[in-house]
Amino acid sequence: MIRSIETILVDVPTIRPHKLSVATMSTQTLVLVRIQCDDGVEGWGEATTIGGLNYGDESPESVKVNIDTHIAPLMIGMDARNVAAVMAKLRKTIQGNRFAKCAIETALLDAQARRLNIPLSELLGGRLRDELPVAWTLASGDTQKDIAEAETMLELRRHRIFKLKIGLRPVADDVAHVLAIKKALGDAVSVRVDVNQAWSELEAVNGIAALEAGGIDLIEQPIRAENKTGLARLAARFAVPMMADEALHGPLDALELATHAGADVFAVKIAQSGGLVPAQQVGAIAQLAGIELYGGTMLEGAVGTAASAHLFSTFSSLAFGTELFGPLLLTEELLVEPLVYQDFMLQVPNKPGLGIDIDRDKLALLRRR
Ligand SMILES: O=C(O)C[C@H]1C=CC(=O)O1
Ligand SMILES: [Mn+2]
Repeated sequence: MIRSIETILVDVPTIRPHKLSVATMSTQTLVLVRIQCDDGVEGWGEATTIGGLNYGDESPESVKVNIDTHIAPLMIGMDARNVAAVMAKLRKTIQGNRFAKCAIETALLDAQARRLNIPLSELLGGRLRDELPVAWTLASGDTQKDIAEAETMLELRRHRIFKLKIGLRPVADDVAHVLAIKKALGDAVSVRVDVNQAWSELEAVNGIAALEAGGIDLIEQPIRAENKTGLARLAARFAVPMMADEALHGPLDALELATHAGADVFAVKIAQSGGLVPAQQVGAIAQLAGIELYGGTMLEGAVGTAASAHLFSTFSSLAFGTELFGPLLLTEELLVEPLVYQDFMLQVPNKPGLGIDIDRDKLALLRRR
């Protein structure tokens, strides 16, 4: 039986300012959900977002209030072992709130997998890989700093895929910034861009032509999410792949994009999708439609990152790797044993449930009061 649901906000400074076209982050607010069951098992989930309401339509505070006030009371007393029944009830009675639903579903699945003594990946059909390639995002806002940072990551053998955040400056300046980094890093590394919807379709045509000519490997959400036909036009026009991110809020968007050849690659995010199960459906739709997959992040901490890793380990193909580096952007470690990043890969935890243990003392110290 589900006994209690607690939503915890944790403000953690980032290792450097992280500049996106929609926000500059110097702190990340982790939104953690803890579900306790009367058989003594507990599960953890995460509903972290980026930049308050700058990125998505749920803020850390709104997630907490909505879970505490409207979602938790529906769940108390339900059978914790029947995750599908709990989620069916929430999906029927609660509109929207994809991040909150993701955190709840993750916590229930974590608890159930612990109960069954299996890694969460095995509850999702089973893993096909034990480690995932991890991109790093260069977003200091300064070309030379970004190059130095990338070189450090290559030396550490931590990342060899780099995603550049652009869209804040004029298109020509952004293109010059990206191509300078690509030139400095050479052909052995993959350089990609994420415009976070900042360009008009015309700006995108010009910008992407130059980026494609300069050897950039992937263009993420260049134009407004609502302009799905525009993204389809760009995908048809250019050889460099177009990836849908903000345009992809779960299985129905995936179906629409797949039906209209709206993207070459999907950035699958568990919170944007509304949970691990709908995110798995997004993956299945992509696979059936011949669309490639990339494992995305909302810059979650270890809980959301581990949950995402379990899901992405089950995808039959993951052609563009992942960007599950969220915990590495934070100045504080919240796990007893950190996630393992080595040889350009994140190791998918293989202990029961999410396979991680929260450092309770650290959490007590850092949580918002
Ligand atoms: O993909 C996004 O738009 C959000 C996020 C992922 C990596 C990063 O630096 O920001
Ligand atoms: Mn993105």
